[in-house]
Amino acid sequence: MSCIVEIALACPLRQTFDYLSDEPVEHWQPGMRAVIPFGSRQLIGIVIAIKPVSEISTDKLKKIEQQIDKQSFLPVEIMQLVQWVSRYYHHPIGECFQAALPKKLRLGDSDEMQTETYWALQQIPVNKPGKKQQQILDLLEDYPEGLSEKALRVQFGNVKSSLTTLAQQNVITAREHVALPVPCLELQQTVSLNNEQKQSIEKVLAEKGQFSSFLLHGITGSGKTEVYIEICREFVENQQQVLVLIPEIGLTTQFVERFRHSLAANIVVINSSVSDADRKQAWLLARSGKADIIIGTRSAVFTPMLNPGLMIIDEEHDSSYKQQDGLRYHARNVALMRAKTLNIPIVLGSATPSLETLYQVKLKRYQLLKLTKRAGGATLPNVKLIAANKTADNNGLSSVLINSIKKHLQQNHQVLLFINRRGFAPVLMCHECNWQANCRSCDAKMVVHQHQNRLFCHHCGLIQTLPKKCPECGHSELKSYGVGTEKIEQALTAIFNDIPVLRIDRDSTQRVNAFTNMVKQINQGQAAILVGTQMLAKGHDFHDVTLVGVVDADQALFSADFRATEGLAQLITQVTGRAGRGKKSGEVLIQSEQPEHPFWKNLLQDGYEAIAENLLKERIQMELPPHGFWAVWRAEAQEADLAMQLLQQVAELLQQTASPVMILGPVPALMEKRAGRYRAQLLMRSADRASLHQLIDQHIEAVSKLKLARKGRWSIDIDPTELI
Ligand SMILES: Nc1ncnc2c1ncn2[C@@H]1O[C@H](COP(=O)(O)OP(=O)(O)OP(=O)(O)O)[C@@H](O)[C@H]1O
Ligand SMILES: [Zn+2]
Repeated sequence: MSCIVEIALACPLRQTFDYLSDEPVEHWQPGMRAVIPFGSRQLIGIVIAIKPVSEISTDKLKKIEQQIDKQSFLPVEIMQLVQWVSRYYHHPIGECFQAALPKKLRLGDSDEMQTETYWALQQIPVNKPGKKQQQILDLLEDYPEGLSEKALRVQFGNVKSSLTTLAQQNVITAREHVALPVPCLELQQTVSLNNEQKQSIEKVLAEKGQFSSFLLHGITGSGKTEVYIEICREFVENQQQVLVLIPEIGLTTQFVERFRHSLAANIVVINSSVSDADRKQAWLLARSGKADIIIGTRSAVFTPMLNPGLMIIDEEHDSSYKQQDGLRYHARNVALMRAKTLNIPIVLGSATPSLETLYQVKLKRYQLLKLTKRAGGATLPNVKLIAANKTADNNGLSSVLINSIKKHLQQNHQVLLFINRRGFAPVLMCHECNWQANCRSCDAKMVVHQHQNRLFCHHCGLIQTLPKKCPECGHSELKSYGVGTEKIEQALTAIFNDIPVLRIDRDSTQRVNAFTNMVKQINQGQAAILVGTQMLAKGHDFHDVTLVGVVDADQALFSADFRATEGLAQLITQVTGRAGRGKKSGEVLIQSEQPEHPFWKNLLQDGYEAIAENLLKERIQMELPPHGFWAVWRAEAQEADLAMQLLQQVAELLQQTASPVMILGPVPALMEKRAGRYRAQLLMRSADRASLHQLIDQHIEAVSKLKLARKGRWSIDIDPTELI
């Protein structure tokens, strides 16, 4: 008996599709994958439901070509989560599944786990084994389940011939076993935790087995990672899995290594540096319950777990948790929703919590855990503001800063200079006619990249060769203004020519392992100068950095984005937190052209918490997020004004319904033209969540049918983190 199967497909239509199947009803389950014809293409879809009848007459339905999974593939919990995400973010269901699955599984790969040969002891050797053989045997004694050849190779190098010999003598035997991550064979001793750390751990563990959300607010270097590790230990011992989310930057290696060296557990990693095959295996290990700890970036929030026990979100304020295109979800929010459904605790950790999270603490929805001291006896660095003058200074470096760098290097310490712009200089100008290098596709300037002898647009990626003379008047004196990491690198290399200068930004870390190798070099602890962007500012634990310099810190103070001050306060606090984390005390110098700006006094005297408190009050007064519930319709089009006209029509549609939701705009985006498209947005604000979603639901279908909607692109962004 055939049946009707409702399927979600990766296509921008906000609907599911019915197909006919020759398989009997009982062979199908929601969450399985199937190959189906769609137009002239073949697609892979996810089964949403099995139905006795379809609204479409049976002779019009197409047949499923192939059932990929014979058993359940996506657990019910993930099915429900993705469906919730689709409803909440008003995003097509098929595309939501796309976001939730690793690439190989999305493309129809089998969901069998990879296996490997594992070796285990069989009997005591009769002949005296060779040295390497003995080492292998000694190690295998500690692993009655066996170890994979890969794990043995990591430890002893080439082991093939030793294994063959031992196997021939029946001393060891081989068996196929699911490929688990290579265990760490040399676990570190645990540190003795301080009282604040202990209390935080106890409070979280007290809520085991039920939903409860925590903010672990610990100043930089206070030992939050250690707290996560000790909490994880308890869950792992109880055979419960932990999902740990981390931001999308080069942090992973250091963070994962600390977990690996502290816990005898199967730890898998899901992020963009992991190969597709390993990602799939990690996902399957998590689904099967064999992975104890899953560490991953944003999309890892969708990883299925057989025995979920806890979720952790490190650096919860980090903007990379929010996807800014396609399915615009916020991994922190999805994780919170998931923890609630699973009825498990969730810990959000940060030295600079987002205003959203602080607001929830204020409303007593999250328990606050505080770490107020640096761990291991380290102290917070001494922070000083120095007045900088662009024209007088040496390539953006004031003499105070240079002298201080000298002093720290002489003591064989490391110096970290933070500048939030990659490239050489942000402006190229003609002295004669005032021509400036602008991007032809964006309302933005081209940035000079001297290493590559090119101009880059950081918004659309446009690349041009660096002109030798002015394209406008032909004059040959083109000058660059402002500073970027390359210029600082150049200036420092000239001054300190015997000291290595490591530039760490997106350009210098493109090659695989480039970043990891630089981190290794830094950890060797020789005198060095590190020049870098945000990549360097967050989360790292470099023990030999004693001076942090912030160059050109002011830009954000004059931004029209209402979140700019919050972002700046977080960034400065994070970057200053990189100094003096080890035994040596630290110092921070911040160069500002606006040292009188009240922001600095507020941040440096009163600290992040005070500034966050003020900002939150301001936001509440001005009715800005996190106060109230927000959504933004965004539109863009090649034709000027089209995006504005489209959103005007959307506004008119929305206004047809009597609703408490406020409609604001449309207005052109702050950078109106980007990548050749003109952009605009329309804001919605509501005192309650339900009215907001209702209004969107009522009209989204009609919006997608607007004529103009087909000419341009549009999207809806729930809980936007970028307004204007
Ligand atoms: N109880 C402790 N005793 C001694 N050392 C500790 C203790 N707890 C943590 N540490 C060490 O202190 C350093 C800082 O800890 P960690 O990196 O966990 O801080 P953090 O709070 O995550 O910092 P950030 O937010 O700045 O990234 C690490 O080198 C860590 O090993
Ligand atoms: Zn551009």
